[in-house]
Amino acid sequence: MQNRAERSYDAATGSDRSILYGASGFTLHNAHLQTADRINNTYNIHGDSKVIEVNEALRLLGNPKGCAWDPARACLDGTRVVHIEAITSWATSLEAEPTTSGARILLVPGPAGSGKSALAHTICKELSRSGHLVCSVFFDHTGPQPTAEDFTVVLVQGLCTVDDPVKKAIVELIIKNKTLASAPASRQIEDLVLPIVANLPSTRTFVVGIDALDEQRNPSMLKLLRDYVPRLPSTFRFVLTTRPDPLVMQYLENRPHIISFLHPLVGESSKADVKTFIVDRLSMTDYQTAISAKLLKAFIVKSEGLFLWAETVLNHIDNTYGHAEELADIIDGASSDWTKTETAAGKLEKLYEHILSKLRWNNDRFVEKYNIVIGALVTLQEPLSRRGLAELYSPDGITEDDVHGICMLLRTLLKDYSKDDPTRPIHLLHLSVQEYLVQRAPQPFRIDCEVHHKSLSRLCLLAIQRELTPAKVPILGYSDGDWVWDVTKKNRKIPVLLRASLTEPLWYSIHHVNAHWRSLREEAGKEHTTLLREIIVENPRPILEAAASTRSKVDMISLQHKVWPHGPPSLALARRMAKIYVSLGRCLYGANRAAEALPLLQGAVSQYTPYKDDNLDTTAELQLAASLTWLGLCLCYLDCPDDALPHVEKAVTICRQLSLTHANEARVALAYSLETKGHVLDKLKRYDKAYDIDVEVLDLYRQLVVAHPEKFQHRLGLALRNLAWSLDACKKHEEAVVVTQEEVELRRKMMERDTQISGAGLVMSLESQARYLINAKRKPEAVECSQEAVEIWRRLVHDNPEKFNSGLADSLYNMASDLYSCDRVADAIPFSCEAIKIRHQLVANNPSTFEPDLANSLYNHAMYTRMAGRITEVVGYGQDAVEIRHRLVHDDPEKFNAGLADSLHNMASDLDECGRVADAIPYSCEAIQIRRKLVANDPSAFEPDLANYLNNHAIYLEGLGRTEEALECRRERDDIQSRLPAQS
Ligand SMILES: Nc1ncnc2c1ncn2[C@@H]1O[C@H](COP(=O)(O)OP(=O)(O)OP(=O)(O)O)[C@@H](O)[C@H]1O
Repeated sequence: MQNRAERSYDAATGSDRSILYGASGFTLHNAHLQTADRINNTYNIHGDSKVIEVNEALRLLGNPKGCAWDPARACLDGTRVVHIEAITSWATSLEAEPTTSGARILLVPGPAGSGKSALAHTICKELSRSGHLVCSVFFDHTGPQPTAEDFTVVLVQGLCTVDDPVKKAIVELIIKNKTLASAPASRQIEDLVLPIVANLPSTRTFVVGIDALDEQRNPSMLKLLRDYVPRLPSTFRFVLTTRPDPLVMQYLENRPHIISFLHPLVGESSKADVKTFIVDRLSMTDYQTAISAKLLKAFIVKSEGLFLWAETVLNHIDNTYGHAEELADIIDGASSDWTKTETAAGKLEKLYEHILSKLRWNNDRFVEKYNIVIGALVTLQEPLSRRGLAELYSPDGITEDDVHGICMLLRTLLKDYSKDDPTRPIHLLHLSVQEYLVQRAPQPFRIDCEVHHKSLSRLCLLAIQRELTPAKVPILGYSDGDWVWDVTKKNRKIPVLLRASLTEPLWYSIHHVNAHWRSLREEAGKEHTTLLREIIVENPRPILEAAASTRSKVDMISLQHKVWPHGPPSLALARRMAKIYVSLGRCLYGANRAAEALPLLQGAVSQYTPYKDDNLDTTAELQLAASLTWLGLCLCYLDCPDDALPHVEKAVTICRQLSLTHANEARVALAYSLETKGHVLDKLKRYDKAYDIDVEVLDLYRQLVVAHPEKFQHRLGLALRNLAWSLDACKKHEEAVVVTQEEVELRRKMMERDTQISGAGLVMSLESQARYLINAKRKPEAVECSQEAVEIWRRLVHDNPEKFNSGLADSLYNMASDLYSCDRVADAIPFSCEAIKIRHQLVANNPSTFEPDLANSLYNHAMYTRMAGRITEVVGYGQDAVEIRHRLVHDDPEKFNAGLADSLHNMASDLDECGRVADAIPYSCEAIQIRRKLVANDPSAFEPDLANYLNNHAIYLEGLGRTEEALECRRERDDIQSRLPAQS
């Protein structure tokens, strides 16, 4: 029996040993082998002639191509893990959904190049191994493309492998009617598949994999999937990957037997998979080390999670000259090799063109809406939802349906477009799509961005005009009022406007109107400039307030220039604008946003330029002086005292002039402009001059306070503080103490009179006093002042920790330092500890602001514990300070290098002290290295310390027996010392 069976096998399968001879495209290699065993039994039952008939019948079915999964095209291990798991468990689960009775399709739509085929090959591979796959078909096959009939043939062939009764039933049907073997697909389902489904076991699922359905242009395949699949039993599972082509989606979406797969294949969630892929590919190259971590990160970000782009870039740089440089150029959009090469950007663009070419370019309505909607999508500065886009375009008659219609047709070139959620932002698939459409696509696909910038700049202005009103945005008007010219009034607070509190088009318009205007090459038309004039010139307050509140940047001045052809504004309008600019400038300055305040204050001053030779009235002159003063102050804050000085001097001149004729009105303005001049001179280190000014200011405020104590006492306090500061800077420390004492007393009285005053003013004057007392060598008194300051801060923190915690930490830090300078190091430690604790909390919320303070605290604390003899604790604090300062130096070496060098130097010394001299060496080396750099820029400031560092380093080296090196260090030290003046 055995021999006979074997002989029969040879005869039946022919020389290629395939059971399903003539069906070589069939996908189930494992199933072939399994079926071969079973065929032995069949032959025993039917005899040789029957076997030949069976094979003849099966041969009639043919040999479709493009139906085999390919392990070389499968996903890289470790990618698409979630997708594979979700799909295979759905496909193999026997659980039937209660809502449908027949077979179901899992529809996995994904945009172009997102890795659908890779996923399809992987799924088929996995399910073939587990014995669930019946057949597969890949419509993107490079040879002759499979047809619907090819699909039904492989389905029938696959069913033949399930078991012998099924095969027998199928064969009998073919033998009975041979035309069925080449019948249309629907008939094959009807007459070959459906009749045998009752014979199929119900203990497993039968999975069919279909990929690239969108490449199948004949609707007969779509009809099969739509109309015949539900008639198959529920054990059938179809996994279908496709681009969301309009035709495919029209047939399949929203059918009860079709389930949409929810995991996206591009975008944020795919970046990790693309990263794995990139890293794997680079690991096989000999240039991998040339790709820095930063470049790799930029590459991954730029991929936007799109496999095809990443793969095309990798292929391109593999074959280029200067791999890393070319990659950097591609990322920066600066590689002409990339854009001009057929196999690089050209490959992607061919695909985009192929997709676009399938759309309805003869239909004028489509072309018109394509231009508007896709034109908008490629020109927008940030994505909008279809609802937002329709609202923005409502003046041009565009509806949500228009946007939706076009997006549905172009879904393949969008990133995860949501059919159901009109509020989800619409993203183009990838930047390469935008670049193609704007720069290289042929007509009629090409988009002219200039046209769309023009539309969008107009539409943004219309949205602002329509929606930026006090009725719709109630916070508007917060900067309004005459407070702006009154220096004794506090700057108004800027209320925060969150994105959710504005409509999408309004938010967008406030943020991006500028960019659209900037992108216009030609001059805008009359409609545009009229709108711009109304919003930017005639009433700029709402847009400026909204910009400040949403933290967006509106470049008013350059926008104004766009309407200058109408000539400069009248004096009345100029004054109105200047007032608005100064009010917003002050608000921004008060919110520590001086960089944003600056252009407004410059704009305010320049409003008066056309009228500089006219005789302005007193009020206008005073307002100009105030504008100049604020501008000077702002420049001074931004570390540009040289630029500030001329403005402030101009203000002082105007005020002095006016005070001759209008003493009362001009005195306050004069005091304020002089006060600002004092700040500027201090910043310029011209302390003597600043002192003279501060004396004059104090005198003016003393006069002013007589008539209006309530109004001017705070400014009088500030005048005292400024004067004390200048005195201290002029090394007149005792005098500084006296002046600051007057301020302290004034502040105490103010608090007695008005219990609403918080004590924040007093605490600052106490802290200044403590500093001047230290400088005057009156250290114990300084400690008393600091002590009082700490107590006041504690009270303030009790009421409002968020606001005052950082002040308390500073005060504790100073207190510790004062105690240390009084040789009370043990008393200093608890204060220092408390400061560190608070600063750690502050750093957790806002590292960039508070890390430098924390590093200072840790650095000092290490010093205190060292002085207290607690040497084992020291290293930990020192180490923390070094770590933070390393981070700070990374971002701003100029500012933090000296501090890092000190920290490293102390760390080395502490390690040496702990008997860890070998550990000290690298710290000491790094400290010396940084010092050398600092010395190169400023030898006189840094050479003494370098000599000191070298001295210590020599001691460490000697401790390790490295005498030669120690000698070398000492030689360099001596060399430096011989150059230094005697006292150093
Ligand atoms: N998970 C993955 N692991 C490794 N390579 C992948 C993966 N996914 C995609 N690729 C590679 O990225 C490229 C694009 O993938 P694929 O052809 O599968 O995309 P697609 O969505 O089917 O494209 P199209 O829309 O053109 O049909 C292919 O060369 C593929 O090998």
